[in-house]
Amino acid sequence: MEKRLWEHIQTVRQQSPLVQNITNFVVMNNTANALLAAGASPIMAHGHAELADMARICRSLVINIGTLDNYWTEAMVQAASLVQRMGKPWVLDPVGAGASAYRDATLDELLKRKPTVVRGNASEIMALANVGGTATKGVDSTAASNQALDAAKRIHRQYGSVVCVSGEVDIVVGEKKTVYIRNGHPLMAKVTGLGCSATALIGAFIAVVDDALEAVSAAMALMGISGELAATASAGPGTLQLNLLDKLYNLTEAEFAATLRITDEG
Ligand SMILES: Nc1ncnc2c1ncn2[C@@H]1O[C@H](COP(=O)(O)OP(=O)(O)O)[C@@H](O)[C@H]1O
Ligand SMILES: Cc1ncsc1CCOP(=O)(O)O
Ligand SMILES: [Mg+2]
Repeated sequence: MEKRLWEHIQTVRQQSPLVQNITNFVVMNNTANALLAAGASPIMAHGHAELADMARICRSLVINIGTLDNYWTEAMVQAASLVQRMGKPWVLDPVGAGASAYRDATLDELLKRKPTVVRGNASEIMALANVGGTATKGVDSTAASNQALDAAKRIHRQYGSVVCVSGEVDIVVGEKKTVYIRNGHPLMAKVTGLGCSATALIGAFIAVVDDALEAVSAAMALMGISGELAATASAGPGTLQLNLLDKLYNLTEAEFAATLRITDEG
C-alpha cells in the first residue's frame, strides 16, 4: 500500500484535478494554496447561479461548514445534490459539529447527499454520530482520535462514506479496513485551517483515485509527513505555515518513504 500512496501523490501532481470548494472565510486562502502546492487546481465558488456549471467542470467537491450562513448553506446542499446525481466524488468537513443546532441541522441535510468522504477531528466525528458525553469546544477537538473510532464506524455504516478522524493519529475507516497514520506534529494544531487543508487535499485525491480509502490515506499521509518535516524546520506556527506549503510542493519519494508510519487492520 505504501508504494501506491506515493503513486497517488504523483497522480495528483500530474493530472492537476480541478476541485470546487465551498468553504469558510477563515481558510479560503490557505486551502487554495495547499491544493496548488500539492499540484491540484482549486476554485472557490459558492454562487447559486454558477453551481450547475461548477459541478459540470470540476472533478470533485469540498464542502466545509466552518462559517455557515443561510446563503452558503443553500449553496452547499444544492452543490452536494448536483454532484451526487452526477456520480462525482465529494468530501464533507463538519467544522464545529455539535457547537450549534444550526450546524447539526445543516450536517443532517448534507449527510443525506452521501458524501464520499467525511473528515473531522474527534469531537466533530463524535458529535456527528450523536455520541453523548462529548464536550465540543468550537472548532478544536477535546478528544483523541481513537475515542472517535466507534463513531467513525457508525457514520461509515449509516452513509457509506469513508470516514477520517484526524489528530495525533489519523484514522481512516473504510469498508474492508481501518488505516492508522502516525505522522504530523503537535505544532500543526496551532495553525488555523490545517484540518481544512487536509480535507481540501482529500478532495484532490478522490478526484483522481477511485479507491476512496486509498485516496484519503494518501492525502492524510502527504499532509502529516509534510507537516512533520516542516515543523522540525520551523520556529513556531508562523513559519510552519510557509514551510508546510513548501514541503507539500517539494516532498520527495525518499522523504515520503523514510517518514511514513502507517498500519492497517481488518
Ligand atoms: N498532536 C498532533 N500530532 C501530530 N499531528 C497532528 C496533531 N494534531 C493535529 N495534527 C495533524 O494536523 C492536521 C489537522 O488535523 P486536526 O488538528 O485534527 O484538524 P482540525 O484542525 O480540523 O481540528 C492533520 O494532518 C493531523 O494529522
Ligand atoms: C477558526 C475557525 N472558525 C470557523 S472556521 C475556522 C477554521 C477552522 O479550521 P481547522 O478546523 O482546519 O483548524
Ligand atoms: Mg477542522
